[in-house]
This record gives sequence, structure tokens and C-alpha cells, in this order.
Amino acid sequence: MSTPVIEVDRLNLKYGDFHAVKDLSFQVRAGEFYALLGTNGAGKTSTLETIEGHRTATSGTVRVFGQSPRDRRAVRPRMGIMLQESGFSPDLTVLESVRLIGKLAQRVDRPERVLGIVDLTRKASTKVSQLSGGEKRRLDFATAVYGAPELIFLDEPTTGLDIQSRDDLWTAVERLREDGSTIVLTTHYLEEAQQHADRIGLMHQGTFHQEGTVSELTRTLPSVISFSLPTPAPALPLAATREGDGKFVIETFGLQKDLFTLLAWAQDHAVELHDLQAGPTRLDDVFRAIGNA
Ligand SMILES: Nc1ncnc2c1ncn2[C@@H]1O[C@H](COP(=O)(O)OP(=O)(O)OP(=O)(O)O)[C@@H](O)[C@H]1O
Repeated sequence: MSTPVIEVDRLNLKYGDFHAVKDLSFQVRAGEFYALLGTNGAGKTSTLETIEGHRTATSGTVRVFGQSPRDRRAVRPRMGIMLQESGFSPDLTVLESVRLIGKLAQRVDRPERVLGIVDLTRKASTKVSQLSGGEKRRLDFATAVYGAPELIFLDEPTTGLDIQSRDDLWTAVERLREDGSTIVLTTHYLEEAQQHADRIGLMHQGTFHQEGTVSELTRTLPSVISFSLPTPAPALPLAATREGDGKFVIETFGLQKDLFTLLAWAQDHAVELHDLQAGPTRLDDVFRAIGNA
């Protein structure tokens, strides 16, 4: 098997007496989409900054493309990093900023192509200071896209973007993946991680609370069926919790079977189930469960 793109082995990070990352180990393989998620202060940024070469580990090892991320000349041109704030000079135009990205990244590309991908072609000669928040975010995305790097870090990439821009960003990311890029995402928009990530590392207080595919993370919690009933209604065929406004919730590890039982019962009794919803656990629920663990 080929060398993983990222190897983190028993990483520890301390800020003075505070132990922010504790014995963390994980790997990201070539072409994989890995989401590093977690509660506030879990240690995601500290971990990513170490992988990106901005921070030195207190102990443990981090390898990127088999090399130390501190070896910037070897590693840096192969990674594109979209930070939460890129800090472009407000006096530069969009096109000048993209050219600067290219120089710093040391990757070959055409700035006009990159402007097209981030949908800023019409703003090429606009100064950065005059861009809207969403346009600035799309310019940040250009740092990750320029020269289609092998490894791409996306830190809260869709914050402040409208739906169209979000869809466009994910389409661009999927295209980069098709061309073989490895993606590492951090986000608090869990549905985006659920939709796009192959594997998720879920951090809490410096370590992994869970790590695995989306279905491995969500299968530990029951699926949910919810509906409202007109009153009066015959007795339900399954145990359900009654919430306010005539709403019922069934938690189940046998979603298909229980849904069938419920629908057959409704059919037999000519009962109409209002606002019927049924689905697997969402990542949000896995997160909420951390607090209850
Ligand atoms: N330079 C620093 N000095 C001292 N403590 C720090 C420093 N940077 C981070 N920390 C602490 O380390 C812990 C982990 O921080 P980190 O920014 O890595 O978390 P995070 O998972 O990215 O959080 P969030 O989701 O809130 O951005 C936090 O408790 C934070 O207060």
C-alpha cells in the first residue's frame, strides 16, 4: 500500500501547562476526503497547524508525503491551504491577489482559470477592500485551488457563502478529488461533512471521541421516525415518545422494519400520519451525544 499522505502518530501539543492535544494518531490516504470535526476547543486547529508546518509538536511525529511538514520547501508546494482568513492586502485587485497566490504557492496555473473556478472573473479588477464577505471567502478558496495541489486543507470553507456559492465550491472540490487531490476539511456545518467526507475524526478535549466513516459514527445511535397524529387515534403498534403538539417520536435500530409496521398500521386504521419523517441518525446527534457521554 502507498505511503499515507498524512501520518499523525501519538501527537501531543501543550501550551504551557495546558495539554491541548493528547496522543492523537490518524492517517489520511491519497485521494481521501477526511473531515476533522469536534467541539469548540477540541484541538482541531492546533492539530492542523502542526500538519501544515506552522506549529511544532510537543511530542509525537507528523509526516506529510512521508516528510516533516517543517521541511517547507519539500512539502509546501504540494499543499493548498484555505484558512479562515487569508489576509489579502485590501489595496490589491482580485487578479493581483490571485497572481500573488500563484507566486507564493510555487505551482503552475493560469490566474484566469482560477478566477473562473471561484467565480470572480467579473471582479478581476476590483480591489479586495471592495469585495463582499462571500466574494472574499471565494478569493480565499483560490489559495486552495491554485495549481490543483495534491493536498488541500479547507478550514470552515463555506462560512458566509450563499447556497449557490456553497454548491459551486463543493462542485469545484469534487472535481479536484476526481483529479486525485486529497482533502482535509474542518467545519461546524456537520451536514457538509456528512455529505462529502469519506472518514471523520471527531475530536473532544484533545483526543478522538470517535473516528470512522459517517455510517460507523452514526450507527451507534438509533434512527428516528417522527410524525403527528390526529386525535383521537387508535393505539400505536410500537413504543413511541409523545412530544408536544401531538408529535410522536420512535427511536429504532430497525428502521426499515419499524417503518413498515407503522405504515401498515396506518393503512389498516385509515390513519393519516402528518409530517412523517424517517431517517438515520445525523452527525448532529452524534455531537450532542458527546455532551451526554
Ligand atoms: N496559543 C495558545 N495558548 C494557549 N492555549 C491555546 C493556544 N491556542 C489554543 N489554545 C487552547 O488549546 C485548546 C485547543 O484549541 P484549538 O484552537 O486547537 O481548538 P479547536 O478545536 O480548533 O476549537 P474551535 O472549534 O473552537 O475553533 C483550546 O482550549 C484553546 O484555548
